[in-house]
Amino acid sequence: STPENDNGLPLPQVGQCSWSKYGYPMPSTGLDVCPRPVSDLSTNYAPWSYKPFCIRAPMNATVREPGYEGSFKEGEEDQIPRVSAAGRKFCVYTARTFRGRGLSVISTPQMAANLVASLDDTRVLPRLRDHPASSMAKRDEKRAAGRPYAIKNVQQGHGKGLVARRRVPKWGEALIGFPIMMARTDFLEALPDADRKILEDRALQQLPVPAQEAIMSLAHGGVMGERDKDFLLEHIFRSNIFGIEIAGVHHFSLQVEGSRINHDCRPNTFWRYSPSTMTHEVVAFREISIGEEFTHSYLPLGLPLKDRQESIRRWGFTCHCSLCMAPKKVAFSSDIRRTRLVEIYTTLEDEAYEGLLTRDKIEALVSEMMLLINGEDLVPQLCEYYAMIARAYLSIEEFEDARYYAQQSEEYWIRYGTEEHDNIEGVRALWKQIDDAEKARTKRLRGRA
Ligand SMILES: C[S@@+](CC[C@H](N)C(=O)[O-])C[C@H]1O[C@@H](n2cnc3c(N)ncnc32)[C@H](O)[C@@H]1O
Repeated sequence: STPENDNGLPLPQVGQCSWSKYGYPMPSTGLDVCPRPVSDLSTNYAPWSYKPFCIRAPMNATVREPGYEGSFKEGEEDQIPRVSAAGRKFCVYTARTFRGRGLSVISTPQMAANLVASLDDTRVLPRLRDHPASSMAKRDEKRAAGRPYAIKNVQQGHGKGLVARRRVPKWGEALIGFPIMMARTDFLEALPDADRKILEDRALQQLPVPAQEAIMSLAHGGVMGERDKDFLLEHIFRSNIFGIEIAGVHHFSLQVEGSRINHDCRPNTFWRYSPSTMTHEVVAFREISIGEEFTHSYLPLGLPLKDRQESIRRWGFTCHCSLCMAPKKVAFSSDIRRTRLVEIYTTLEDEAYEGLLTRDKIEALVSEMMLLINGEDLVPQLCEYYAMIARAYLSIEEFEDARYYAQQSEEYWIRYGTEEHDNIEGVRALWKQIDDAEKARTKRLRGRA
């Protein structure tokens, strides 16, 4: 079996690098060493286009504890645990030719080292590179003609949006894009205003002019105060970012075309991100017809109206999607279904823990769950719900069913999140739990015999 570190994660193997969560494959440049973290002190900073420019966080700098970077409830900011970021070095890295457009990254040297292998354009599969939906294929006119989306003014108050130029089948790609700017999320808290501005201006100016223009064209939407004008890039980040992880550390990523997709609480597309190629795919949940707007959810799926409204306010706007604008009766019955779904999940979780489940009870809850999921268009949540059902069957030692649902959960994770999805550890842990429990039972039965 694979050796593990203290956190139960596999140790890097030969040919992998230690500063990635899962170990890192070798860069395809043929180097037989791991990419070195480079900073302003390095003389050789290839493959980056410029010598990194770095600023250290002050000694009193604190940032949110990892895991709390994303969401928090209004007025609860004080309760978020913080950790020191004293002296953390943030640098600007730019790869001017990345995917034909350019990429600037504001992050720490180790995180930037994790990106080195994925900078290589030849890593992008031809299926994604040459797809008419791909921003890499944009210079080929024939492909541009087959592009599934157009950026257009959409409904009043929503600004621009992405609209289907042709039918997109279920699971078809609406858009394939790459980041243009990335930043380690905690840099926003660790550095004082003046230092952030220096890094942000530099990250922008080091990009080719068309990339700079593409970014600045995103300064839309939301209310722009005086401060936003001074920190235009941060204003853009706030209304356009997409959260990703680099080696398990939270970053945000700006993607030019993808940023035009408006929010809907019942979206018709979802995002799939591959860290090893830095590819963002926007994939259709269902068939989308010509002229229909592509939408995705900026929030976790499945929240009831009040929670959605509260969360979307943090994005600086009020949601006008059809579910939020629906008559009270419709919104109310949707909320009832969503609340019941969470209740079922919690019942399975609690009763599995307490050993209270029976096969009949699990089956009844699962069939109710499936009706609710389909009724509310929450199919992607099956990644997690299937894993919960697997754990429920595990709790009554029904290993065959547990494996069936673990398998389903894994397939959904891959379908909705690629082979490199965020829950690789969760899936591994579930399989191990099932194997261990079965072995324990066999041993127990042998002991009795
Ligand atoms: C990531 S951008 C989407 C693209 C944007 N419409 C544009 O013109 O570039 C997010 C902004 O779009 C608008 N928006 C997106 N979804 C919306 C919705 N469901 N209801 C109202 N406004 C929305 C808001 O102004 C929000 O700040």
